[in-house]
Amino acid sequence: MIKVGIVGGTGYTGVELLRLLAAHPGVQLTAITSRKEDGMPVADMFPSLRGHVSLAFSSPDKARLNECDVVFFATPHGVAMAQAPELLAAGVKVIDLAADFRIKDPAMFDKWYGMPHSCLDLLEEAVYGLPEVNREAIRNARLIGLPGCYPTSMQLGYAPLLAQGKPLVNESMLIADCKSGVSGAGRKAEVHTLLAEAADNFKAYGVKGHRHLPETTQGLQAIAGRKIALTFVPHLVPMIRGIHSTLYAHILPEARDVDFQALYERHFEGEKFVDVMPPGSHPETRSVRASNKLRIAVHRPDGGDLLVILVVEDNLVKGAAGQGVQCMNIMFGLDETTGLTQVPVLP
Ligand SMILES: NC(=O)C1=CN([C@@H]2O[C@H](COP(=O)(O)OP(=O)(O)OC[C@H]3O[C@@H](n4cnc5c(N)ncnc54)[C@H](OP(=O)(O)O)[C@@H]3O)[C@@H](O)[C@H]2O)C=CC1
Ligand SMILES: CC(=O)N[C@@H](CCC(=O)OP(=O)(O)O)C(=O)O
Repeated sequence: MIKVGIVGGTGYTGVELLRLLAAHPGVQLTAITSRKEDGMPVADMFPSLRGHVSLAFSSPDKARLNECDVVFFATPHGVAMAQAPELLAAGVKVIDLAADFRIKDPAMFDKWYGMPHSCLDLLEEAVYGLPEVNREAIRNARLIGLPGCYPTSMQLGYAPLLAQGKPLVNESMLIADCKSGVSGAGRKAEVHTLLAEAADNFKAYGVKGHRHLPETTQGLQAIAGRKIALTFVPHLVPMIRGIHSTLYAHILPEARDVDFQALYERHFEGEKFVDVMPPGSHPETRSVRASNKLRIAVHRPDGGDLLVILVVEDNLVKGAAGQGVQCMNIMFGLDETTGLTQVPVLP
């Protein structure tokens, strides 16, 4: 059994990790931290876990994390990079759900996260945890920086277009119009996620610049092997879980005859967590709710030169905790789908 620790067990991605790992046949939950709730049984805070998780929270200093095989950090940015060196030195693998190990350029990290990076050698070593792009590197990694929720949808949505030897679309004018439910903002109390602010309302934010832009640009450029330019506009929508990304790309004249549906189907053939839907589909966020699936539909309105790619995922699962478990399965030589075969929840 893989001994798993979770730092930040009281947040939304932490409790999502608990939900997934409690049903994972190859895992023994060993430590779950909370700075404020030391000693409280996990199931007292989250009754949904009664009968599934018998552990109590422990404060991070008492959690004996170095006795685990792998530790997930479901914490704000900056926490994992302070603790990862000691854990790795003790032979523990680390999977960070925050952004500490996503952006490779330390100056860029400082600019967007407002803090200098404290372990540059580990930043270089860390593997970006997007299995459909980086599977082989993940297999041998001891430190994973998991992608952000929006970046997962944008990178997998654009990957088949950019992974070709020559450009098929105008790669200097990619446009991503993305919407997220409020759980993307975490469980902490903030005015903009109050019911009276977020319900019955719909707004864009971060248009001037959002920290997921440099991360996604870095990822798309790695996929393409060329420079790309992306405009990313996130929106907050009145739902709890889910991301819906509408991605636009202008087809180049020399690619007009490409069968893009077939291109996407080929690219993701055999991928257990990416579903390329039949032509004409409109995927809904609820078709992936609480599951690790990401669904994609490829459209070419009126047969013209604009591609419209629709992508849905659950921000807490494929956008965070599920993707973390997927990486863990790969790192420990398990079937990638172990513990991740949940059918989405309707309605
Ligand atoms: N929500 C989402 O959809 C996604 C989130 N992420 C990223 O995952 C991380 C967690 O997000 P989320 O679960 O939403 O956040 P929450 O705000 O819901 O939870 C944060 C958790 O971190 C703990 N924590 C806070 N500060 C510290 C600290 N200094 N040391 C140890 N533990 C600490 C808190 O526990 P306590 O106060 O009890 O100690 C809490 O359990 C973030 O970095 C986020 O950006 C990534 C993708 C998607
Ligand atoms: C709706 C909402 O607020 N979403 C968050 C992003 C989600 C996320 O957790 O991403 P990171 O891991 O990079 O922080 C935001 O836009 O800041």
